[in-house]
Amino acid sequence: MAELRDILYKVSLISASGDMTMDIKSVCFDSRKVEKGSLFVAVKGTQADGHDFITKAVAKGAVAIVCQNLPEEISSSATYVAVKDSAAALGIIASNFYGNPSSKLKLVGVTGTNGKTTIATLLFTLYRKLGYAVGLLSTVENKIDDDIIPASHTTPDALQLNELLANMVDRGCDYAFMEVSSHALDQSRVAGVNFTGAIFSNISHDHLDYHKTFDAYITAKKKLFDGLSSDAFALVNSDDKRGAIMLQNTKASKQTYALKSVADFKAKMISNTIQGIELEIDNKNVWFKLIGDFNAYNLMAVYGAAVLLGEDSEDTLTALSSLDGAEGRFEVVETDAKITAIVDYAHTPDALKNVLETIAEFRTGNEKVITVVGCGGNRDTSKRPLMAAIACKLSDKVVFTSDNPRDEDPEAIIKDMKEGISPADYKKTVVLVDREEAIKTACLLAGDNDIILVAGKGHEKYQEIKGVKHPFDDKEVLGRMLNLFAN
Ligand SMILES: CC(=O)N[C@H]1[C@@H](OP(=O)(O)OP(=O)(O)OC[C@H]2O[C@@H](n3ccc(=O)[nH]c3=O)[C@H](O)[C@@H]2O)O[C@H](CO)[C@@H](O)[C@@H]1O[C@H](C)C(=O)N[C@@H](C)C(=O)N[C@H](CCC(=O)O)C(=O)O
Ligand SMILES: Nc1ncnc2c1ncn2[C@@H]1O[C@H](COP(=O)(O)OP(=O)(O)OP(=O)(O)O)[C@@H](O)[C@H]1O
Ligand SMILES: N[C@H](CCC[C@H](N)C(=O)O)C(=O)O
Ligand SMILES: [Mg+2]
Repeated sequence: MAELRDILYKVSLISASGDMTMDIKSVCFDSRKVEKGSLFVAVKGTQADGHDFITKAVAKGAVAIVCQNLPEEISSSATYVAVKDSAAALGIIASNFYGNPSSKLKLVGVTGTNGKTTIATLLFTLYRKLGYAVGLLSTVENKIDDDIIPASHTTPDALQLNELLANMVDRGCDYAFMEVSSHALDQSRVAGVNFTGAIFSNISHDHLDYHKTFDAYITAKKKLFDGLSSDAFALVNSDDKRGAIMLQNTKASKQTYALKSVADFKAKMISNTIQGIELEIDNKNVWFKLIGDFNAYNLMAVYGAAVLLGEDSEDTLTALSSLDGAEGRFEVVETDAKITAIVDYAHTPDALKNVLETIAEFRTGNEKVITVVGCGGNRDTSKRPLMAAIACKLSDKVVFTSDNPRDEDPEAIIKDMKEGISPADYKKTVVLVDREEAIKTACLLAGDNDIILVAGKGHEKYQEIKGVKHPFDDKEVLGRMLNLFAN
């Protein structure tokens, strides 16, 4: 419970009418969740406009309304506040309502097309290992120390986010690490959040269904850096040409990491095997358990952030060297079969290319690489043919299947994918819409020493079909099939 005028602190108001000292019991941006004494923030969305639900919210007991356009029908029982941008106002309001938790933590946000979960999770496990109380907000799960709080989004909405951060503060966390998706930035879910630092991993093709143009996608990511304060750090991958764009207008201390270009935190790849990678960092050779070139970048982002947060460089590298990667990211599934089985969350063209190129580096050339891949429904359709082409180019056999079809027809998604295949590659491909059948087929096609990659769903434990999440786990199915055929 807090006074309305305190909750509105730092929100730039256009107009306000009514009592500003009343107590607010809860803040909502969904009229269906309004209760007596709520403040309702009307936000324009992709499907609906919260302004259409103001009357409903007041009828359900909302005592204050924050909106961009005042409604024609004004009730004497509520205070009406007009703002320029209600999504941004919601972020600041949520932060005020929960006692500005982000300013009581050292909070680092990670953005980029690929690598956010890996970097945020590695930072979390590193800081746990170094002995701190830590919070994590990620695609896979949210965590406060060892307690898991399920995650529905990569970045929660402003209210859930600030509530989670407040719980971290209450539990005595010193640090928190979070993924900041481009959707979250565009929708101002992190408005009002105080970041100690921000990391940019890379940018490549994804989410053009939502952002429409690549420029708009870059601009959304840049918002994270534009909002940093002068005492924060902005750490970017300078091997990605958009790293410099992220730093263009930031007030924060500009920091870079890289493998190829000049950077504040620089590594050189010494060896890269299926057991792990060896990097030369600050004239020392360090071994890591993570696999693939791209993980060298993720590790350098984590190392750079830890040093910028004040950790000792050697202690950091020693602790990092013992860490495993995030669940479902280049995860090798152990089975009785003489087959290398890998589950990976690659669901963008760039990620799929990286994973298959990493596999190509380990293979002798005598074994087959069999890839099982699909694309998500209700998501960027333009990545479908690109992912199919990459899968065919870098594999000996490709089984096309369903990912999360959501509201789309899985056959239509596969048809879109197949547009990307050259006639010569057609003979490499098989289609099995049922994902379990597809994985089974890959296992039947594989002989000793072959490599199977099941891409796209990583840690996910479900398959989303027409609004229903059916239990499904790539690792479990792959392990079960391979053991079945091996025995
Ligand atoms: C496309 C998208 O991002 N949508 C998010 C957005 O919903 P929306 O804009 O569609 O909302 P809407 O249905 O149009 O409603 C507009 C407003 O009217 C209100 N409303 C609506 C109906 C009603 O009866 N009463 C009412 O008040 C709604 O509460 C809302 O405030 O805001 C909602 C609340 O924060 C999110 O839950 C929702 O995420 C949807 C479910 C989603 O699937 N999002 C994905 C794409 C996403 O955000 N992904 C990123 C990760 C991407 C990556 O991998 O990089 C993530 O951060 O998870
Ligand atoms: N630094 C990187 N550069 C390119 N590809 C990467 C990188 N790190 C991971 N990947 C690939 O991208 C996949 C997704 O990685 P991760 O989950 O860490 O990214 P993310 O940014 O959190 O993705 P999402 O936006 O879906 O949450 C991995 O399974 C791997 O295939
Ligand atoms: N955070 C990403 C995850 C995609 C995972 C993939 N399995 C799919 O469903 O497309 C998204 O919501 O677009
Ligand atoms: Mg993620």
